[in-house]
Amino acid sequence: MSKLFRAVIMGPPGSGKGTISERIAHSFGLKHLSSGDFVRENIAAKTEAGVLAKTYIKKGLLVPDHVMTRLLLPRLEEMTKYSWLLDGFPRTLAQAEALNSACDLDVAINLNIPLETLKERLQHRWIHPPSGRVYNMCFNPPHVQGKDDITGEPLIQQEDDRPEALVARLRHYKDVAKPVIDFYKAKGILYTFSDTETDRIWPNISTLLSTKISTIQSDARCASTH
Ligand SMILES: Nc1ncnc2c1ncn2[C@@H]1O[C@H](COP(=O)(O)OP(=O)(O)OP(=O)(O)O)[C@@H](O)[C@H]1O
Ligand SMILES: Nc1nc2c(ncn2[C@H]2C[C@H](O)[C@@H](COP(=O)(O)OP(=O)(O)O)O2)c(=O)[nH]1
Repeated sequence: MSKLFRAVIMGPPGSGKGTISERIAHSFGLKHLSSGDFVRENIAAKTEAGVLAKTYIKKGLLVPDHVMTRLLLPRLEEMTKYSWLLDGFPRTLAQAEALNSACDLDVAINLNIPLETLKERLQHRWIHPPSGRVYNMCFNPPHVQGKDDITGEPLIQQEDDRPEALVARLRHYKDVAKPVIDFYKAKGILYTFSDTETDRIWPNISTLLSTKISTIQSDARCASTH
């Protein structure tokens, strides 16, 4: 049985986490776990964590660490038999330490994208809230403008994707992300990718994961033959 592969992907709003996570899940057969999707599911199900989370999201704030960790860690326990990529968690050092006590990670992917690029992308980002599917009028437009490709339901633009909201979000992101980046750098598993185009970053991420995943599988084969 080959060893499982676990990774997280981090980056500021609009950096391409969701876009790249879908490509990784498709190319490497990893489960794409999105903290945003888990939050939306809990809000829709009106769970205690969901009701609490909604009050923070409405103010454009991050959900408090203890709520987010309580919401997320049980979902990871359902995934003990799968290789996965976690998108959108951890976002703080407390979350990274909570995750570290629950499982070992093989890779932490960090997207370093210029502010102007983020602003440009988010101005054209449209989402289908029930599914979390993401579109961009310049990069991956829907077949029918304003409509989700799968359900035909209306797409919306997120309030806090507006340029004036973005600067504050990015400043907050930088403050809370740096300790997480340093945490994974100290563990020797941080890989940072800087560019303005996902299509240029993707081959480098794909090469890294191909190398890492085949190394893990060959180590597991060696271990099983000894
Ligand atoms: N790890 C987390 N810690 C705290 N809050 C979170 C976390 N993940 C998601 N959330 C909350 O859920 C909301 C929705 O998450 P989601 O990742 O879909 O949106 P987002 O943060 O706007 O993502 P993006 O980086 O694509 O802009 C976030 O705005 C945040 O309030
Ligand atoms: N123009 C352009 N747009 C891109 C590129 N990569 C992703 N996008 C789009 C998709 C989204 O509408 C938006 C942000 O991407 P995302 O995957 O939602 O980012 P994230 O917020 O999950 O980190 O930008 C890209 O390389 N070029």
